[in-house]
Amino acid sequence: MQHTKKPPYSLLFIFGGSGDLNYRKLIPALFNLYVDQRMPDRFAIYGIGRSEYTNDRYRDHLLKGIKEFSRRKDKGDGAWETFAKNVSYLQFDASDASCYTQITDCITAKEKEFGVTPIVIFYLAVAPQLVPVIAKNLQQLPSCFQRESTRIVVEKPFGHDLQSAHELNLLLSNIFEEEQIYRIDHYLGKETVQNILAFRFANALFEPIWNRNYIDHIQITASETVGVDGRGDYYEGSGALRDMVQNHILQLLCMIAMEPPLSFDANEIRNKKTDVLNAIRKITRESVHGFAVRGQYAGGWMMGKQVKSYRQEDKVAPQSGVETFAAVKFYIDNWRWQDVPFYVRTGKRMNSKATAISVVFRPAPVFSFPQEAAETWRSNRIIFSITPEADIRLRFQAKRPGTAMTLNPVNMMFKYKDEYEVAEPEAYETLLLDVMEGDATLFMRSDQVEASWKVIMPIIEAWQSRPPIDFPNYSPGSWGPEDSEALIARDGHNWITLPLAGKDESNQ
Ligand SMILES: NC(=O)C1=CN([C@@H]2O[C@H](COP(=O)(O)OP(=O)(O)OC[C@H]3O[C@@H](n4cnc5c(N)ncnc54)[C@H](OP(=O)(O)O)[C@@H]3O)[C@@H](O)[C@H]2O)C=CC1
Ligand SMILES: O=C1O[C@H](COP(=O)(O)O)[C@@H](O)[C@H](O)[C@H]1O
Repeated sequence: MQHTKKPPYSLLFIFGGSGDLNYRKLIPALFNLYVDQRMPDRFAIYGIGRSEYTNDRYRDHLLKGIKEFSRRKDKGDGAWETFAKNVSYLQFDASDASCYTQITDCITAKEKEFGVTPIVIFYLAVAPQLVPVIAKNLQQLPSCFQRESTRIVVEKPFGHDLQSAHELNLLLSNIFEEEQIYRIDHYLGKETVQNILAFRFANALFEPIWNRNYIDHIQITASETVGVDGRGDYYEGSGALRDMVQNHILQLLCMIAMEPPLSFDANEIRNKKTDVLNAIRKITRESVHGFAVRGQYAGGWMMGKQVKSYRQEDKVAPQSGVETFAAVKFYIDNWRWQDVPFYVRTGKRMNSKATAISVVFRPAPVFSFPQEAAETWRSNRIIFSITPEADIRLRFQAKRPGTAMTLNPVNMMFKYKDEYEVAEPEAYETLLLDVMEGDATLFMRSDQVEASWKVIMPIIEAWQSRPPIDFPNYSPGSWGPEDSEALIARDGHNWITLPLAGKDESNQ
């Protein structure tokens, strides 16, 4: 997390080099670091996949991603060309052990060229089913055993369910030391997410009211406008629960709900988060329908464009029962949170791209204003907006100017953009630097991963045993299926509309 100097010479082997994650996030992040002079003085990046690319075609393909997704873009100043000289493509099937000599050859050549042993990073940006075979094949490479200089990064979801996550942890621990394993969850690299800890534990103001006595409920939304686009292959084996809830959303929930850490030691923070996961009330298979809602998007019109239904996407089964939307109500059984509901929801092809955590406080115990003042009366709340804007806002009641006493909710805002001149780094920039520098603070420990699988397994099992009968059940551009509104309305609440408008959200 502390980035003051350049990382050591590094080689990055990216399995999934022809995939979406590499295209949209990893290469743009590495290029941003390069432009900001944060990459090592010597480095090489190798994308690995079965698709056919020459090095030149591969670089052209990645450049399109830079133009669309990098915050540094390609300014035509030659930065891309010099960066791209360090990027190559290795075409092979990662399940074929005999192909891994290509990796050894690259390492040997670069060691000679650099004159030192570089850090070797194996980044597994592939579906979880492929991770075990890659790890076993890597085990055959002599370089894997150089404890100091070799690291493996495993993308989420880590495993496919509790059992496979457990087996994968065992397998990896037989091949690598724990400090060589980086289980990545890129939400932990986002600035606003890290700032939750600063907000809660560096201010004496909020912590005294951060509990069941003052907080009514908490909402976490991670909505996306994109569909699964070219990722049908991966998504059919995943679904929204595994893709977003098991990892990103439960991590956000942990940051909001954890007890104060005694220090910022990586293990101390992980311990406190694991305590939260272990305290989440078990949803029984029989009660899942009262706590969880699933959905799948239909085809239709969205933002002036016609879009396919999920079932019409590439590599998706025509009768697929995979959910592209999930909403769940959790409870945390401990002294701080007993009986406070945590409502979470995520989905593709929804109304807006927005990620936010809303902490909604209990209403004032007595309303001493005249009734007519109460027209826009709402509870206080604190909202951590992660996307599209990174900000934190405290919402409270104020008197509207005028002769009458009318109450009106207003915001106190902290906006990253206004406060700091420096651009916010992308999550993957922070995390990739951490891997090169060998800092695992923002990565997941094995027990954390297994604890979060335990939380969602009953939902997965219940949904598997009862195929959905109403899919597709939400229109593109909507806020998901109607049952999602009902889930929260049953408790007398409603989802806060996102993304939040600049200053005025007087309708809410
Ligand atoms: N996309 C995103 O925004 C994010 C994705 N992730 C995670 O990253 C992982 C990958 O996701 P994503 O990139 O979207 O998926 P994609 O389906 O786009 O990419 C999958 C990649 O795996 C490669 N692959 C599959 N089988 C083999 C094989 N036998 N040998 C070699 N390569 C193979 C494919 O290459 P080829 O077909 O050429 O062989 C492709 O490069 C997932 O675990 C996902 O959860 C995490 C955060 C964000
Ligand atoms: O991990 C994933 O995250 C992305 C959303 O990430 P964000 O940083 O853009 O919010 C999601 O699209 C993808 O399906 C999932 O695998």
